[in-house]
Amino acid sequence: MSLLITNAMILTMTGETVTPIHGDLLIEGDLITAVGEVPAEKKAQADEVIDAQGMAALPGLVNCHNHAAMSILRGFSEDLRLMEWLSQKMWPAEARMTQEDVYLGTLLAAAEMIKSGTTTFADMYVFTDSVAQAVIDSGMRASLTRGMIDAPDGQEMRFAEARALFEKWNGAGDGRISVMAGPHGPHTCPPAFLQEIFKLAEEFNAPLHIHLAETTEEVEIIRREYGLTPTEYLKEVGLFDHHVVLAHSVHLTAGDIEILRSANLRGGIAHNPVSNLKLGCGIAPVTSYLQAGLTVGIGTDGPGSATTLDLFEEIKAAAWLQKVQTFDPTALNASQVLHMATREGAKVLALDSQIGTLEAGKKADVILVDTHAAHLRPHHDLTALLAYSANGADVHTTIVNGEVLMKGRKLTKLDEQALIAEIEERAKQITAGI
Ligand SMILES: CSC[C@H]1O[C@@H](n2cnc3c(O)ncnc32)[C@H](O)[C@@H]1O
Ligand SMILES: [Zn+2]
Repeated sequence: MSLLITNAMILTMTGETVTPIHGDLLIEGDLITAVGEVPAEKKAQADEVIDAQGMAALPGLVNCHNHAAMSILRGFSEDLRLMEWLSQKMWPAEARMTQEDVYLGTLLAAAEMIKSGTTTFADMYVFTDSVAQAVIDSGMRASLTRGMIDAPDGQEMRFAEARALFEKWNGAGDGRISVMAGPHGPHTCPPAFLQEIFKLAEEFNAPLHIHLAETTEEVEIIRREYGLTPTEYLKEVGLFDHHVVLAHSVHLTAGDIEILRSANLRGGIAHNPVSNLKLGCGIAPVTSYLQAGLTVGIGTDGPGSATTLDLFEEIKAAAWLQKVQTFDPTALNASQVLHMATREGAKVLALDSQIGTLEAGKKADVILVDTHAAHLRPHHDLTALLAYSANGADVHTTIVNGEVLMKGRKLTKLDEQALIAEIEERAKQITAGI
């Protein structure tokens, strides 16, 4: 099957800065095969044509940190500190969630992500068979982890599930699913437990995904326990010898940044600006990370702490926060922040050989953003409009691996209304009395 997109304003996201080009894009099977100019005979043979007049074509957005199934808990508990929110609300509610709840919650999150232009997400959760099945059924691309928290009971079961995720799902869905090892965080993973997880990652030659220095409370817990910063602690146990996704990384010292720089860190930071704002965690020093040569992508965190899974909201928040933190409106410009949400995010997830840019040979993960609306006119600077003025509802078409998952804002594989109805019922039962 081939799909021709014509008359688009194409942002390939390949260069240092973003320079839109006007032209066509050809998808054959799951690959992009031509960008800008498409040979006339190929155009004539296309099975399907989308006229993208007035639309911007971008690589699908990459959400570098999520707990997607928590969509079922959205809005259930608000305005609490992270530790309280987790231990008194989220964890008791999660203890009631079934495999089916995780499947439905992940599907609902997938519907929201597809509708707002995200094509790939990195997830950390439990009941990972259900998460993976939802990824298969939604058509999205995902990097999955079984979140690992040290606890007295059930350790064998957790490791068995993490192993099964690798064995059963790595590469599934025509390569749409990749798997990482997922230690939850420095304060929930003591050294011996982390070492066991590293062994698993090494066995499958896989990256790791972990929360890091999200709150000052976490920094204080690790200082009391080990006399180290969370980053120093993770260095001591050997985490930075691996490709790693460091979610949050809000409270890193200059010394911590130097540790990551001198480790020639493979992977990078998953910055979650809206979750950090809402939970009152602080502002991650993204500008310093970029100056140190670190790779930074963008995530939402779970829909329990993120307000929505719309990465366009995160793109704006990321830019605003750096500008206000540094008192410098040139900090984190539109081109940089759009790169973070696409190409750089793909690097953080070790998926940059497949996705993140629009180039012949890359997997066909493409979004079309309709720029006809009043808030996206006139077109003085398309890059700035997309970074600062667009939102998820402007996404017209979402394509993953060459398959159209949304066209004209209609989902092609998921029944959004049926999902919502089912989730409403389950959400009430899960949260009753907590
Ligand atoms: C064991 S699976 C992952 C685990 O993480 C919890 N979680 C959700 N949001 C956050 C956050 O912002 N920081 C740390 N942990 C978080 C989620 O509830 C799952 O239990
Ligand atoms: Zn998280």
